[in-house]
Amino acid sequence: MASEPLVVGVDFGTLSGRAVVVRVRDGAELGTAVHEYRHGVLDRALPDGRPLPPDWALQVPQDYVDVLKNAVPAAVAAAGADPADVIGIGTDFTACTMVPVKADGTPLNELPEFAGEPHAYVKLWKHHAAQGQADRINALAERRGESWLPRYGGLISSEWEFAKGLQLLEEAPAVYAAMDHWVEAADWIVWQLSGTYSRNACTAGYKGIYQDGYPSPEFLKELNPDFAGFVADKLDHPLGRLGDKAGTLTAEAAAWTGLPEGIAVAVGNVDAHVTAPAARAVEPGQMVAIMGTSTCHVMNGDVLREVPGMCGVVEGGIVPGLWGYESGQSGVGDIFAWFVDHGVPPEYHERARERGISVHELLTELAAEQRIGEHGLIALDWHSGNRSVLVDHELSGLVIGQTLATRAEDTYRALLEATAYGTRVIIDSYTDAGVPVTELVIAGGLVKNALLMQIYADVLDMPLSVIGSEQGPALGSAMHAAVAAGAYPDIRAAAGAMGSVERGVYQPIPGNVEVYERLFVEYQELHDHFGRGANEVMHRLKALRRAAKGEK
Ligand SMILES: Nc1ncnc2c1ncn2[C@@H]1O[C@H](COP(=O)(O)OP(=O)(O)O)[C@@H](O)[C@H]1O
Ligand SMILES: O=C(CO)[C@@H](O)[C@@H](O)COP(=O)(O)O
Repeated sequence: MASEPLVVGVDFGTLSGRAVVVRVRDGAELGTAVHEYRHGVLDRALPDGRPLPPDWALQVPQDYVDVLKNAVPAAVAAAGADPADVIGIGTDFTACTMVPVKADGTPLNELPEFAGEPHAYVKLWKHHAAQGQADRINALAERRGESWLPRYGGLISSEWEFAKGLQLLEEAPAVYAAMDHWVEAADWIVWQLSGTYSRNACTAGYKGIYQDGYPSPEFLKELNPDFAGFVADKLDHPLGRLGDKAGTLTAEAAAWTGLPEGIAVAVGNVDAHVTAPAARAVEPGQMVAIMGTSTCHVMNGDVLREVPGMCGVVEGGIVPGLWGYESGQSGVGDIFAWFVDHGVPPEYHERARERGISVHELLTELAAEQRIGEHGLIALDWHSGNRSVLVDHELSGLVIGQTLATRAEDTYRALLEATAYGTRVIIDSYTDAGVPVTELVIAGGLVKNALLMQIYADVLDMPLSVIGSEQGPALGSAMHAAVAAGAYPDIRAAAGAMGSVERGVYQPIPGNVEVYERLFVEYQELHDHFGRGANEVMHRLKALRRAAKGEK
């Protein structure tokens, strides 16, 4: 292979990290490799067996470094590339995955005195145990009329930096006191690569409530007097713009990755947001849905509007010069996986095994044989709470319409449909707020499920475009590496040369659209009934569960 400049992108997902080697000239993906996190998600117990309460989700930072040590060299080898041709590395992470660290970046769980302390571990994005703190943040912000609240659709999520930080303070004051920085894993990994702590503007804006400044010390003091210094003491740090160079690869990280010391390391970024340029969706109205464990919806706009229940709007949050909007569904593939693991009888598993396909594929095949509405079910997709538009992680899942004739494929199909209705609620909220969605581009692992895609096209009554890459986030990260290395002047230019999309791959089918329109009306009724206060049964059940388990 003739020598050409290459870049490496690394996508840190919920369960694994994926590296891809990309040609700078045209975005060709030459080699890729995945490394599963050894500890996965700690949602039941710490590595030493100490049990965790419900709604907790922790990780072990060393697992991220193992991705650098394993997936990066494996991707370079798979590409048959000469590491000397690599001019930069870029990374993206799940967002608001938070690492408590000492001043030198050492995670607190690596200190012997905190090894058995849950709060010293990484709080993964889907750690949902800070809902109480989020509720207090929201109530106080509303009462004080905080100007930043509408930028987050009127509600701050329990997934975010302030709710998780306040939980840390209130439940483990000693850990909070020992922590020098409360760091996004997106920035921690860049710190490991470059030796420099650079806080990326994307997570600071969306997850760290940074809008022309952070929430004031007075606000924080009212939440909890000991929280007054949270921003100044634990959070605040110079911001790095997306596509900037955070620093250069250290000798240690060069040894881990096999890449040349001194190459550009891009400022950290978020899995969802880097995917927009990878899908060439950098113009206003082009929404990208990154569908996997969860779904993130990101879109640029040329106007600032307050969209109810959005995760946030940040200037330059996706590409410089435009308002970047984000919404999301906390559970999508996760819900399908839960059903496969806990709701599907053994004979289906057996059949799938015999045929050498996954249970997802088997259920999808069976569900595809049905006419719309045939299963007689409607589900609410809140098994992991609701991130948009209700922003409430105390909500839970529901399937209505079950009878003795209901089969696993019926419920599976109802769950697929429920997530499509959830997306429709989000898209409608943008349109109603004056930021219309003109195109939906699908990225992420779920794109492979053609039935799911057709359901989305029909429920949304919208053609679906599909990203040209199977590793959208990793490609997007590689593009940011190319910009950081100076190969392109900005991310738009890199998107034009290196991104790819196939337009109109799934078209709505008029007869289907009509039936789904009727079913969506039913979904919306259930959505508002259980989600907007008419019936608080989901909250009461969670409270009962907590009481039964002897928790606060
Ligand atoms: N054929 C399928 N149909 C629907 N969902 C699937 C299928 N295969 C896997 N999944 C779900 O996809 C999710 C993984 O998506 P992926 O994009 O690979 O991961 P991540 O979001 O962690 O990057 C899992 O939650 C899994 O349950
Ligand atoms: O929260 C965000 C983006 O803001 C995501 O990082 C989070 O939903 C995780 O996404 P995945 O489902 O792991 O791809």
